[in-house]
Amino acid sequence: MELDQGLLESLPLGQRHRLVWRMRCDQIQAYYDREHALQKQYGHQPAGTSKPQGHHKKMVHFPLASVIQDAIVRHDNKEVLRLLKEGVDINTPISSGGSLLHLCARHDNVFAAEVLIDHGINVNLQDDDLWTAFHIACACDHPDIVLLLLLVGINVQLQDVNRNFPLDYTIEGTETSYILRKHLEENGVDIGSLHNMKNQMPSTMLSDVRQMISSGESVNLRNTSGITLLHMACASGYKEVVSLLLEGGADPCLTENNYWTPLHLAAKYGQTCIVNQLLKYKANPTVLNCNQDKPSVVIELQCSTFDGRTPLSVPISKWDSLLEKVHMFSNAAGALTHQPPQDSHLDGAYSSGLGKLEQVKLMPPAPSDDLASLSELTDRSLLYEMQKRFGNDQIYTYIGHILLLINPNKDLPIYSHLVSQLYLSSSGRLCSSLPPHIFSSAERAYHMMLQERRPQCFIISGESGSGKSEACKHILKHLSVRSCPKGFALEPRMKHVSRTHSWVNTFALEKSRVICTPPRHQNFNIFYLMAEGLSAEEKSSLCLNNILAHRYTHKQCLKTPHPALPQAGQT
Ligand SMILES: Nc1ncnc2c1ncn2[C@@H]1O[C@H](COP(=O)(O)OP(=O)(O)OP(=O)(O)O)[C@@H](O)[C@H]1O
Repeated sequence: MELDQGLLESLPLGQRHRLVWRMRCDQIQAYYDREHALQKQYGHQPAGTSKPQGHHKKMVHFPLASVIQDAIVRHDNKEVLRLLKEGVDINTPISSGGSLLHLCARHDNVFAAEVLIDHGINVNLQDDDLWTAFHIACACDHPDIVLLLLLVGINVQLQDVNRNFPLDYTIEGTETSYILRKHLEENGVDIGSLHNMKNQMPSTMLSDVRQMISSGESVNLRNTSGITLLHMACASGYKEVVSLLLEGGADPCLTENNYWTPLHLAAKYGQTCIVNQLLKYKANPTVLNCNQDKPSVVIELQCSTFDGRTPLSVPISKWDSLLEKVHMFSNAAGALTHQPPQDSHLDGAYSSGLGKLEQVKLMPPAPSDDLASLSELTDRSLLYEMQKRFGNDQIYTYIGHILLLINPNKDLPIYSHLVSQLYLSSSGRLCSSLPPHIFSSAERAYHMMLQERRPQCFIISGESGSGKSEACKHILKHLSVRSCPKGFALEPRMKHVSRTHSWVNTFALEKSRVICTPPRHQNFNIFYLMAEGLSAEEKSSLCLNNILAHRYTHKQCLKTPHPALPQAGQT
């Protein structure tokens, strides 16, 4: 998989990590395939490599601690169980300083969370930003994890680095918020008293600083990390303490050991009033921290909105991850103006239109992406999952290698050139970091064609109006991108694709369908659309004054009106 560097850089950090991770997997796979082919060809180790004695296969070994993290993210719960049996340490820390439970909360892996809790994982462990797994489950709105953690007695009153309680991260009106508020109510926790608790720390610090100043102590003392009281008060948003320190002679330009000034920290944690206070006291806005960022750059990051709301103070380390949860990537547009525009018609796929922004909104991967992996497989559970997914615009779902589509009957921003590029893969295997998509099936067919060296066929089934023709278009659209991933020089190939497209249409518009409609199915959409849309004169000129009275259109006794024509049954 190749991605344009500009495009890559324009994506949020989390998304970037995933893509880079995927590219790395592809590289490893390509390396493995090459080795395999060489071995097959020569029947021995490739030239220049000597086989270590006693070893038959070259294997790349990853630490089990990393493998279990990967298994949790992929919801590969069998693998989680196997690794735990092999003795993986459940207290393995993850990169944020959190635990495997934090990872489960982030990726909504309830099963793994339950298993880890059974194995005795510390449910109240706080990561580098003092977030518990419960903070994460609340911020990501994962009600099942929230419920599980409440049942095992999580401490709901732990505050993170910004003194926020998990409740502060829930969105009012969501199931998570309801569950947590109900729990607090049933346990006699007054939400007002939680807010009072939030204010306790600044008042304690305020009185300590007052005492220091009155006893003549320096307010510029640093700890071993070079952090001053002003750094702490700025990061925490203690406005009154910051004022007192500045009035008491605190130096706003002192840097801690990583060259962060109090101004950087105020910016990082979104403390806008404190930024103003510091600037009045001549804080230097041009100092670079260890990441070579000025405070203004840090504040730009902070000023973006999270899920359309003005954010609470969310540590930057959580920021990308949360943003990613909401939109896998949304503002990639800046770097994408050189890409062909999104369109729903094949014929326009290589029209110019440069400068048009690509709007993309893919849902993050979820456990229900593959119904075959659900623990309970009944009609009821399947329909429930499908309905839930449809409500979230997750119109595609896998059942193993079969792709299910529910026609959304509205345009979704999931078919752009960029999305097609994301689904390009060097192996054709389903990518666990991307949600189910028709592009993924197209990609798989392409690779099967290469592997098996024979034509592949898609069986697209569904009743009239269910979206078969659209699905064909999307498949061809992806194959056209596949033919030239960079999005130019498409024209000659598109001619070929268009020819194929007409063939597909010929097949899909098989004439026998007009007279042999399967029982309880309706005829072609177009008849019903004509019935609704043609003027009286047009109908009369076509001798179709009452289209629905014709045998081909009226013989089906359907209980539900045709989706393309809500009133069809009554006409
Ligand atoms: N993936 C989709 N996204 C948005 N709208 C869709 C999608 N698929 C189908 N539709 C909508 O549903 C309408 C009917 O879809 P389509 O023509 O593909 O159905 P069909 O199964 O081929 O029907 P028929 O068998 O009658 O030809 C389309 O015109 C489009 O408006």
